[in-house]
Order: sequence, then structure tokens, then C-alpha cells
Amino acid sequence: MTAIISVRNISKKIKEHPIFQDISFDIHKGECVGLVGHNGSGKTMIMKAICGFITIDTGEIIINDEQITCGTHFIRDAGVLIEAPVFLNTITGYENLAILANIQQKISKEDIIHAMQVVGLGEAINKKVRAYSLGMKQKLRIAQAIMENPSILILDEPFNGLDKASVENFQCLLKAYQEKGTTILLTTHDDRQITTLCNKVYELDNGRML
Ligand SMILES: Nc1ncnc2c1ncn2[C@@H]1O[C@H](COP(=O)(O)OP(=O)(O)OP(=O)(O)O)[C@@H](O)[C@H]1O
Repeated sequence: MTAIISVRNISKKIKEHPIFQDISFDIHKGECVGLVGHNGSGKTMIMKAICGFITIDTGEIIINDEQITCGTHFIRDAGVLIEAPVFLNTITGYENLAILANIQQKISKEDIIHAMQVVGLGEAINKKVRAYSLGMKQKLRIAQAIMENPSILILDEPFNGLDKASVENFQCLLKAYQEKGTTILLTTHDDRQITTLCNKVYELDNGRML
């Protein structure tokens, strides 16, 4: 079976400091793969490379048979949650997502509202983002990642800031996505999420795969 995401021998240095070295792995359709490792081990940077947000020095990244190249070929049909997006505080959560949805023009108002409801923001659709709590902002980021019903999800510590019930809700959501064939790459520092969700786990130490 051809891999949806194929990472082949990628390496990157910044100012002679190795960020990640000789990383290779494949992710097949419907798999949920976990990247784990201590702070600064390179998880986020590898995810950024996979999305085409940063350059790599060597190796290649192939997604759905297309080579990812920073600046020209970004990941497509993917929901990405890496670092905090800049939400506008003075408008509602819904309006923020509507602005972002307008870029691709793939989804309707109902799709945005549905995404907000499934992550547990049903009551906060028309609330200004400045009145959102930390966990609510995290749910808005998740809603943004899933709203276009992407075939790939790249999620960097998606459970951060979520309460217990919201963690369980999001786990169920990810399981459902996986069952319908969504390919998922996630990082988390919580072993329970890895055990519950991931088919495969890759551990990083100082930019190298163990
Ligand atoms: N913009 C940057 N310029 C230089 N070095 C950077 C930059 N961003 C990250 N790094 C370095 O890259 C290495 C890997 O960082 P990365 O953010 O990928 O770690 P991580 O495994 O995601 O950590 P955490 O668990 O804390 O999120 C670290 O040594 C970090 O200092």
C-alpha cells in the first residue's frame, strides 16, 4: 500500500545546530501516528517540514504522491494545528473561522457551525474571542483544523488546555475520523492519548529517531 505521507531521510540544521537528523517514516491511510519526545526534541519542526512551512537541508517529503517544498508546495487537503494561530479578539469565534474558510471557499456557514458544535463550542459561536478561555481558544483551533473535513490531520499537542470531558470528546472525534480513513499525525506529552489513539509511535531524542 502506498503511504499517504512519506518522510525520507530528512535533516535540518539552523546555524549549524542540528534540529532533526535522518528522519524517515511512512504514514498510511487511516493510520494515527504519534511523535513523542522531550521538549525541544524536534517534533514541531518535523511537523512544520511536513506541512512545507520550513525548508529541509536533505531528504524528501512526499504527500499523496506530491513532493512538499517550502515556499512552493505546501501540504494540501490537511487540517493543521501547529502553534497558536492569530485569532482576532474583537470578532466572534464563528467570524474568525469564516474569514479562514473564505480562503479555500470549500465549506458553508453550516459546516463552520457544525465544526464548532462538535468540539463543544456550540454555546460560544457568537461570543467574541476576547471572552474565550484558554481551553475555548484551543477548541477553536481544533474546529479550524477539522472544519474543511480534511483527509489528513497534523496536530501538535492538540489536547493542551482541554478539560477531562473535552479530551474524551476530542479522542472520540479523532477515532471517528480515523475510522472513516483520515490520516493523522499527532504529538502529545500524555502517554494515555498515545495508547488510546495511535497505531504507531515514533520517539525522538535530540532530533534523532530512536
Ligand atoms: N526558529 C527557530 N530557530 C532556531 N531554532 C529553533 C527554532 N524553532 C525551534 N528551534 C529549535 O529546534 C529544536 C526542536 O524544537 P521543536 O519545537 O521541534 O521541539 P518539540 O519537540 O516540538 O518540543 P516541545 O515538546 O517543547 O513542543 C529545539 O532545539 C529548538 O530550540
